[in-house]
Amino acid sequence: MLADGDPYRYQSGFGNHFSSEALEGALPAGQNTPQVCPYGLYAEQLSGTAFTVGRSGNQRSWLYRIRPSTMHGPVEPYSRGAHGLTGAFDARSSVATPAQIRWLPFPVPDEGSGVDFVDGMRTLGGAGDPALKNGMAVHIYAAAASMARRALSNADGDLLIVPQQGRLDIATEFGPLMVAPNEIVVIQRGMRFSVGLPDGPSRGYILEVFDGHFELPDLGPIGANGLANPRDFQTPTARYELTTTGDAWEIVSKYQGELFSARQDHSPFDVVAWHGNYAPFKYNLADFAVVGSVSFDHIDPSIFTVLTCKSAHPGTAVADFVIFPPRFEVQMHTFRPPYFHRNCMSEFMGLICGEYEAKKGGFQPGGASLHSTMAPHGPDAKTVEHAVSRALAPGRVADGTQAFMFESMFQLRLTPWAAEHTQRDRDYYKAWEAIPVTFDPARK
Ligand SMILES: O=C(O)Cc1cc(O)ccc1O
Ligand SMILES: [Fe+2]
Repeated sequence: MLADGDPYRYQSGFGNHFSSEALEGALPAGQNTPQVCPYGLYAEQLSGTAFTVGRSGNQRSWLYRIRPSTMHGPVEPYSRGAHGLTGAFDARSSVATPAQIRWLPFPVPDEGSGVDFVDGMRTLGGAGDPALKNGMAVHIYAAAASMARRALSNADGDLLIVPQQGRLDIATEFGPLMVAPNEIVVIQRGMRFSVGLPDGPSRGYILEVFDGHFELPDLGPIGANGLANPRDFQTPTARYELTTTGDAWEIVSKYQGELFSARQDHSPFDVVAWHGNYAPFKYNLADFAVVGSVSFDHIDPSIFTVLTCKSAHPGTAVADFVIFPPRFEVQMHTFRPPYFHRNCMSEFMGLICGEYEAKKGGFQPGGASLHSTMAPHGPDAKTVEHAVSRALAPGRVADGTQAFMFESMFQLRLTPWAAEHTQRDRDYYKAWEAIPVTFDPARK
């Protein structure tokens, strides 16, 4: 039985202390753990940080639910056997390569294949080890079926999901979210969620951080506004399913990169009310207020940071989520495309739609590239040719396009699946082969 009301009502704001009731009065007044909760609900805390983390960084929510989340059968190995996920990135699980890497679009399974979000997730690469809360991973998902009475809970890290094809209709313990391509959703550690695919075959990218949480970047001299504005983030409102018929549900847990299954006879989405600041959220990339150079020179892409997961090193991210949105470009006497670059950080890129400003062909929606630490990269030969010969009138760049980058302080290793994938573009190095030598000591 579903509670009444519009399923997709959101609360606005980033990092707020939210509260939401699907039944009026379901949140206890004045305390978190009354002897008996309103409506006979059970109180359960979900901690996103250690109890003792300072107030400014502490994250937790209180969930008031029909049954505690403890009520499930034995935890067993994953019921469907093999899966495509990797936890710790070491020499046994993954390969190291300093080469520039590119993949053509990852194939999407056919309608009728039955592959859901869990079975369609594949790890491309990463660094570190979730057991040590140190590192990150990049996954793609390619799926065709909705998760049917299955929920996933990830103990390893927070997931930032970037749909590229098809909407995601996500049930969570905090309420439902509908997430379309050009939007992103963050589902933090420990939250049970189930992904429906209303548009059939679907594909996208996932950034997982093994420690910390995503936050808005500081704005420094930009001031109090701009880039991703806090009010544009949307967190769901409570909605519950009361199971009366003894449904068969499977709770899939990702723990240290392994999957496990537990059965239960009721929906995990039985939270009638919740309050707190540890909750999933979505964000529309079209809401990003782009800032850039209005005089000359190419500004570093950190100016396009949507969210960052900070490390202990000031200014150095476990991972930044950066976008390359449509905008005006007006710089004079400037080589306008992304510059040639070797970076102490690793740059994983994907394309949601359109054509990325540094590549004319080869980098396609649903494909990806990886320039890990110090891998030389930059505009391809055709982009260079155009950039040095064009008239520099003010104009638009990237209309109809959305590329993004997961930029990380870690050196990424590739899973064998990613390294040996048939979609790996073995000729990627040729993107720069035809750049002409124009050096002439007699010309200035
Ligand atoms: O295309 C890339 O690799 C990302 C990138 C974009 C940019 O505008 C400047 C530097 C950079 O690495
Ligand atoms: Fe770069």
